[in-house]
Amino acid sequence: MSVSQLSPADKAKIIAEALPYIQRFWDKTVVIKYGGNAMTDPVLKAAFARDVVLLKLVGLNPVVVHGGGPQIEDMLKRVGKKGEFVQGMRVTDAETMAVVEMVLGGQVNKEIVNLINQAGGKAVGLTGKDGGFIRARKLMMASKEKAGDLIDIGQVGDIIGIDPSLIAFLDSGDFIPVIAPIGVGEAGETYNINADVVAGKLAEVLKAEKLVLLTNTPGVLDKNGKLLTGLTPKKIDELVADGTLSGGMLPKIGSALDAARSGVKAVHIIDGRVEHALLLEIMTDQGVGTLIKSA
Ligand SMILES: Nc1ncnc2c1ncn2[C@@H]1O[C@H](COP(=O)(O)OP(=O)(O)O)[C@@H](O)[C@H]1O
Ligand SMILES: CC(=O)N[C@@H](CCC(=O)OP(=O)(O)O)C(=O)O
Repeated sequence: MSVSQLSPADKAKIIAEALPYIQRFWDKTVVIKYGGNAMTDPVLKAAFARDVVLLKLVGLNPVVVHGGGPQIEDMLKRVGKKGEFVQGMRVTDAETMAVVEMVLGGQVNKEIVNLINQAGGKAVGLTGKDGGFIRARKLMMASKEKAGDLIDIGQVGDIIGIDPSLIAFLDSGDFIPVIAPIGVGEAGETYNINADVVAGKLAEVLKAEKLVLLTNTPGVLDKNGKLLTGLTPKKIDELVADGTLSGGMLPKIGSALDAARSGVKAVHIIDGRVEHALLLEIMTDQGVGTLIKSA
């Protein structure tokens, strides 16, 4: 049944159901990670932007962090390069960094800003270079094959600190921050940071009530492709060890767990391909996906 087929009384009931959620989340920060894989369909993108505006209008402080892995991949292909990943992180040489900054900080960021503004919000696009608010240093990745070995994956950033004041300033106005996962080093150098890592750290620093990671799967799946609705640290360790979690899910789950352990009350990985997934998760008891528990 579509919404237009509902009786006026049923429509009113659905809207009234949101009241306890609006009361609970009023003036609370919700960090939303919008994954590059979830932002493919124009109808879904417009619905996402409307959801973000609605959350802002009913009194929450939504903060959007976006990815753009597939969009970077498309651009790399056009310049004759192929992306390479180590444990879910893109190997980033200087040429790749230039493409990443252009695609994330320019194309993808401004598209989301524009969509939110079209839906009636006031979005402001930022990278970590703005106000120097995401400080990073070069990440050296621990090898899985040889304990103690470190792998150099180029200009990939490890977050040193996030200054929450710029975001708080935007929140306190009517603005909705839209953040591209790019950090800045001490000497002004540019770092590519996985968007899940930025979202997790930001949720922690902003003392967010919720972190919602929108991706292109129903949530975390087990070996048979069945949805795991709740995950403890012990279960996550098992899933990593037996290879059930791989690729982009590795930094995602690591960041989700770090955020949950650092006091973010609810961390969810949900299916961004479901229309209005964000509203369903935050404003109803129909929350779908995987909840990450801290213990
Ligand atoms: N156990 C798992 N459950 C769900 N997805 C998984 C799992 N292991 C690996 N993945 C992969 O992780 C991907 C999501 O991460 P990623 O590609 O980085 O997307 P996003 O753009 O949302 O960050 C899924 O599309 C899937 O291919
Ligand atoms: C270091 C690293 O891997 N950076 C990511 C940043 C974008 C991202 O995280 O995009 P998704 O959320 O769509 O995967 C990259 O270059 O692809």
